[in-house]
Amino acid sequence: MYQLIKEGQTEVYVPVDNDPDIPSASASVFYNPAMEMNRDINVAVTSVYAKKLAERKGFDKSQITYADAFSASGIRGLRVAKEVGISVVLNDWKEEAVSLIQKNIDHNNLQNNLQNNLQNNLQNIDYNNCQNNDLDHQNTGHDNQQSVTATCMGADKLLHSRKFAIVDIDPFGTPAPYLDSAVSSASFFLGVTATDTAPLCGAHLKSGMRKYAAVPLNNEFHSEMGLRILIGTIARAASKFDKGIRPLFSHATRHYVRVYAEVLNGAGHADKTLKELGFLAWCPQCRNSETKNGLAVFMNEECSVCGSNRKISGPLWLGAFKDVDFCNEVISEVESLPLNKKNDAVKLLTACRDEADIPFFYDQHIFCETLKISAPPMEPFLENLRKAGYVATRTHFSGTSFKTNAAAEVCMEILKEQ
Ligand SMILES: C[S@@+](CC[C@H](N)C(=O)[O-])C[C@H]1O[C@@H](n2cnc3c(N)ncnc32)[C@H](O)[C@@H]1O
Ligand SMILES: [Zn+2]
Repeated sequence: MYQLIKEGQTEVYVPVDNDPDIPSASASVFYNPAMEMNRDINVAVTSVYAKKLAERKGFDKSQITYADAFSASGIRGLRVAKEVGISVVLNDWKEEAVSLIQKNIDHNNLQNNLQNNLQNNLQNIDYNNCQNNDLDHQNTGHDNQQSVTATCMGADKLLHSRKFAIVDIDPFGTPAPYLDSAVSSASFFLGVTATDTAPLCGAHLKSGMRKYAAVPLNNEFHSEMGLRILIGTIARAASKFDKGIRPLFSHATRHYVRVYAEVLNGAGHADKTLKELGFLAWCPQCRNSETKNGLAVFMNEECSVCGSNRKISGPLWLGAFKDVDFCNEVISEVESLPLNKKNDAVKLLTACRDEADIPFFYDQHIFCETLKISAPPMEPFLENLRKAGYVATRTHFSGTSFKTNAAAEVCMEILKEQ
């Protein structure tokens, strides 16, 4: 039994067995309405990036290929096909999902004009010749004609077999096992979702260490920790293929983390990207922290401010996780599109754009608890930090968090004077 739902300009059949309150991996075909804003933003991000890429490379938009490697009902990739107009491969390893995807392709009049059979063609691919192709036009985007195709195979098989301009991975839980194939396949751009926030954020420490080969820290800024651990892992995966990454927009929202990054080809870019990785030493007593770039660093365990034992975490991404100009373009795109979650999307994008590129945030309430004072309004407090000569902004992570280059003691002094 299916019901027809509409997101953006795209109608899609989803199973009625999906309980909107309990999105379940065991549903016959997965659909989570709570991810609509994520998909709205994905449409806008992809649209902005595809326009830039088409202009830069002299491509017709239909020549830009997009892999929705974990497609389920197809909603994510179908929205990209219909609302952005680029060529899309929708893949899921579950046959039931692929039948539904096919039904949804037909419903949206996105039938594949080329009548190609990707699965047969895959067997003929010369892997060695694929390796350095900038943009591989296998089976999609011929003759300036948009192509929308459904395939049924493991995501790794699809992504190791061919290159796409844009690769999107949206698996259940952790994306870690698929990062190698995703970055090796992506010629220009990568979108990654992670819903395993407990391992990423240090709540399930050992699982986080196994999945991400990094040590996360579970404290008040665990959401930013998760985001930076994930970007760091993507960067290390990319470097294996002599690729670098440049995050253009990333966010941690409720139960998931999402990263959009440009993929930069070449060992030089990979080396430069690795320089953005490093470690954090954080003092749970006075809440000061220190970061050090590099993959082999020494950090003193003793806090130089209060002498307590610091906690060390990493390797993680210490660089910027968004680009202000790109965020501005995506905000304009979101505003111009008929999207149900437009207001939430603009709010998130704006908060992310305006957040200082400083790892990591402080939580105002924790300082206030220590000082035994009630929390003052955030804006005047940040203004006082700025008047004292520091950078100070809100963050997208939570309403009580802020970013500044001021030491913890300085923040406390200013809070006491409020
Ligand atoms: C979280 S759902 C995808 C949701 C979808 N992108 C959306 O926005 O609605 C994950 C999907 O990936 C499929 N899947 C899980 N592991 C896979 C694998 N290794 N290869 C291909 N598909 C896989 C599942 O069958 C499921 O349909
Ligand atoms: Zn300390």
